[in-house]
Amino acid sequence: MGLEIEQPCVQLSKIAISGTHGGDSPYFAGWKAYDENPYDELSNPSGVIQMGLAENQVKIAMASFMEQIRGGRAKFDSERVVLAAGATAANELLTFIIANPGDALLVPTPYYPGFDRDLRWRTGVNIVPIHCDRSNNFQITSQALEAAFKEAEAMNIKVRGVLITNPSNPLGTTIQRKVLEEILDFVNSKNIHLVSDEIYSGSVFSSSEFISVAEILEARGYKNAERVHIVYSLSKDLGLPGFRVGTIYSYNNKVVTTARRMSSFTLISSQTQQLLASMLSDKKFT
Ligand SMILES: C[S@@+](CC[C@H](N)C(=O)[O-])C[C@H]1O[C@@H](n2cnc3c(N)ncnc32)[C@H](O)[C@@H]1O
Repeated sequence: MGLEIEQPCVQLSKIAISGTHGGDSPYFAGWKAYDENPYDELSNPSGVIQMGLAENQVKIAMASFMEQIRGGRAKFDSERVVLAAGATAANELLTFIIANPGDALLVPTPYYPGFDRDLRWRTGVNIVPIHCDRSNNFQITSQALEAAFKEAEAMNIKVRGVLITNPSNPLGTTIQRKVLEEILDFVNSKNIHLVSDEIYSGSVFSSSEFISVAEILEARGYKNAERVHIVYSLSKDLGLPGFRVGTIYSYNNKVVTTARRMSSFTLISSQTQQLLASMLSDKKFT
């Protein structure tokens, strides 16, 4: 990967670490040959050409678009971009990777009601709410995080992560820097994951109104970044829900590999990828 990040110890699900994907079977020989020796016009002209994918161009264009909508304040490495058919698929895929059936994710209230399906239904994972209220404009507090964690523990449920939506759906508010710092400190102290659903990151009046967790990680020199994953999609910011283009951006190498393998079930067609690569590279359009 272009962006090297220390990978210490946050746990992944049984699916993520199981060997049953069959990556060593001859079926994957072609993919393996490409992964080990990818063609590059200048640096590796005798490498293997992957004829089935326009994916690399889209990943590069997506990483650059994600930087652009954050006002250039955070860097994105295209090798950490995994494409999936929309944010719905991306959120479910990540849940499969970080939690086992019966485990929980802590989610601040009020949240997008679709999460009750996306995060729970097929994964068997629970949502334990982090109760937020209007007295402080629904900001997430350390006390509310701790209380949700304790509530899960009291029910004998293992907490695997916190999932925030920033900017928030349904509130339309953004999370303050200080609060993001507290959430990061919380997930570090519990050794759990943080999923930041930033599907509305480009739908703010000015890019300075929104602070991405990516900016905080960069400021922290990517310490403990391996537990953080960003979900993004073009459905809202570019008004392209029917294109089914979502992405997982993970700072965890194993999550990137597993998500890429799992994304076979929710791929974006090559034709859509081709079109997107040219749309996103057109600076007048974006
Ligand atoms: C038609 S709905 C959901 C579409 C979804 N693909 C489905 O199959 O159910 C679209 C609305 O869901 C919400 N939504 C979808 N994905 C979201 C996400 N990842 N985070 C927050 N809100 C989301 C937004 O309110 C959006 O306007």
